[in-house]
Amino acid sequence: MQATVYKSTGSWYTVKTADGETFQARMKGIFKKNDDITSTNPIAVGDHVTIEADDSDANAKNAMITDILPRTNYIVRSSPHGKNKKHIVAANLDQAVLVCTVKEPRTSQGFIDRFLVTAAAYHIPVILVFNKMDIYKEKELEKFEAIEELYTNIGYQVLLVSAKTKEGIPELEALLKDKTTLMSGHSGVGKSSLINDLMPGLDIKTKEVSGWSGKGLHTTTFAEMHDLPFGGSLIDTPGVREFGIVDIPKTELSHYFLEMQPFISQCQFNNCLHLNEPGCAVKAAVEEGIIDVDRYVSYATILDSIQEETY
Ligand SMILES: Nc1nc2c(ncn2[C@@H]2O[C@H](COP(=O)(O)OP(=O)(O)OP(=O)(O)O)[C@@H](O)[C@H]2O)c(=O)[nH]1
Ligand SMILES: [Zn+2]
Repeated sequence: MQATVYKSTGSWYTVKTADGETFQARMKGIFKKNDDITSTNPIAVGDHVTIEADDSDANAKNAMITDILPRTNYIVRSSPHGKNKKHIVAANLDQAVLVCTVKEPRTSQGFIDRFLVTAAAYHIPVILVFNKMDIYKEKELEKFEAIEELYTNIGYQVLLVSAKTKEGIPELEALLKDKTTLMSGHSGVGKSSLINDLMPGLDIKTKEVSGWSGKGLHTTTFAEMHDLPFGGSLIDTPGVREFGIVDIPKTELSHYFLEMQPFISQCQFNNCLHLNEPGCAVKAAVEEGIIDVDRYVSYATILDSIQEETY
């Protein structure tokens, strides 16, 4: 029988079949599939698996996971259990939503760009959702025009919403319909509030942003998939603050800044890092204002954080 992993809490997995039947499942022995990466978790939320029902306990709906089907993609972050280990956050995604806020708490452009790079490296389209639009005064709204223009021109979808007033929620629903979407964002940006709007009745706990740090408190601990009432599913990730940039050599980074792509082949050196090399077409595009300078700063910052010795 085939099923999809909805939740993983260590050695137990909540899986659901296409008929909507839910089982608590465990892995049958240790099997190593998908071993192109060293991960601390062999099965992740979103994985498609084959299961065998385990009838030994008549009071429980238990099953054994016997195989994992190949993944179309997955997203990882570095594992807290070791520098070279990775934790698979979710698999088989159609798209990712990054929930951002300009204040309370502030999502930096560096954080957004880092997320976009990681998603691009895993071939996952991203929708940038700016939440808490109700807290801005008329004058502050101008900056959203610039943000919208910047990312829309690159090719990303940008949506301005408010979980509180429900502004933009129907548009968000339309983008999520019939897709498997990973929802991510800093703690406190309102992911739980948005999920409650999208899935009335689920009632995910939200916590007040603590006054002292302005950061939200972590209320979610495990990644979990939810079926959307209008079709599709949403994967909620536990306070994932940052996806590490993994397995991206320095010379490849610019490929994941989508607006740099057309210029890369025009650089004088084919291994150009677009820093101080002569004849760099990317830098020329920045100087001409074709590539946004803040995006270029994000590029240089991320480039600097990639460990040279790894490659
Ligand atoms: N004004 C306003 N406040 C909001 C909005 N959305 C969420 N909040 C508030 O922001 C705080 C954090 O919201 P949560 O939904 O718990 O945030 P979260 O992203 O799920 O946080 P974690 O569970 O820590 O990852 C709560 O006090 C919410 O009431 C919004 O659209 N407008
Ligand atoms: Zn260059």
